[in-house]
Amino acid sequence: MSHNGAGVSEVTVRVPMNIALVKYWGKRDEQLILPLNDSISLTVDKLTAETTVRMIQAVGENTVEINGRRVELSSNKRYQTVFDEALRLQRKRKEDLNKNENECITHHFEVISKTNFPVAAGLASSAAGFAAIARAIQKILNLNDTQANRLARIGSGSACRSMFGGLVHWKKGEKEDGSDCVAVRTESENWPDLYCIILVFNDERKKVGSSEGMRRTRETSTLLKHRIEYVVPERIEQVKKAYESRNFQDLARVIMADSNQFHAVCLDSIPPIRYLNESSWRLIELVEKFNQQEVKAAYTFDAGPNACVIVQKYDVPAFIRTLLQDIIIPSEDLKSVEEELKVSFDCPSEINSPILCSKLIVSPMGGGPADS
Ligand SMILES: Nc1ncnc2c1ncn2[C@@H]1O[C@H](COP(=O)(O)OP(=O)(O)OP(=O)(O)O)[C@@H](O)[C@H]1O
Ligand SMILES: C[C@@](O)(CCOP(=O)(O)OP(=O)(O)O)CC(=O)O
Repeated sequence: MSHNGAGVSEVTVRVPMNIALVKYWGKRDEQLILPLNDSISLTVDKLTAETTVRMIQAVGENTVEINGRRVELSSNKRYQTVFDEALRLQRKRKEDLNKNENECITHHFEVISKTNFPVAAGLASSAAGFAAIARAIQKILNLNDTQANRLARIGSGSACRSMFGGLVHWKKGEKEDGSDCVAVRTESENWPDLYCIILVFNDERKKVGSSEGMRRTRETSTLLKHRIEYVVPERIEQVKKAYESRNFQDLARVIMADSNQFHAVCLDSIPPIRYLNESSWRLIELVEKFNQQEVKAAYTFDAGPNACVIVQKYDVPAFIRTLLQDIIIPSEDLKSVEEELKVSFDCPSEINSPILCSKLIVSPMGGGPADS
């Protein structure tokens, strides 16, 4: 961390996104971002937000810049909530230390973040982004992990899971003030052989954002109630057990089942929410084929069509080879052929389309944040 004489503290951190193996979907409190169910995740170490936070002791405007673009803070209140909470924690600490500073010191924040993956495409950019802000503020203000967790969570729920490496369990908690709603690193040693292959099929902003989608599901889905009560608690335990005992097959089965159920509750909402597209389904079929003899890969999808396939390190080349058999036609070319068929031949596009993938990333998992 650097300080300068003019009351500026500055920290830069690099924090990875995370992928839930058992998904968070639905809030019991929208303001505090308290979830309806526990979730469990691993970080995707190559997809990161590198963020510099400056806390400046002067009157001024808070600013956030992501990938060179200024964020309009009036249309996204979550940053302000995070900054206000940070200042509240700072005041509290001073009170606890009995520092009765009579003068009212004002501060503001400047955030500059760079991500190496598309923002708002269902690739958990908000998770990496808010976790990075929280982590940097934690270092500036010397906060404990619970306080930093809360900061990340009120920015974006899933962000609190990006604060650690290893297998991370976000507990929904019971209390109304959210004090028992925290993400913790489980006791299991990290499993460094787990890799993920991210396939970006569409990097446009999703039509139904997570907040709106969760609200709709909570208000209308009957399947969600069943999921929260009877399915998730058992799956959390199954994931922990499979991870601890390095049982890939058991782990993979739970991951796929939970991704499927998450998308099923989205479809069970009114109006229904559809995040998967044709390419996502082709990928699911491909993984099923790859797993025919033995379960060696697990797909999982967040709130978008892009896939995350988890495999063990030694299966990465075989899985990529299988993928390449299907990724033949670049998406632009396929689109124009389909269009040509429709327009020139009045023939609806019946192409047995290969997987259309604009980006393929292979990444180790579970490494957690890095401070610089
Ligand atoms: N690096 C970053 N730093 C700070 N905020 C970020 C960063 N990247 C993304 N965000 C915030 O997150 C928002 C995108 O969040 P959103 O929940 O819509 O998408 P997502 O995180 O890709 O998907 P999901 O949360 O459903 O997995 C952006 O509009 C921006 O406000
Ligand atoms: C499908 C998910 O990725 C949903 C993530 O939702 P967010 O954490 O983005 O939602 P907010 O709390 O409203 O910011 C599943 C998951 O990551 O567990």
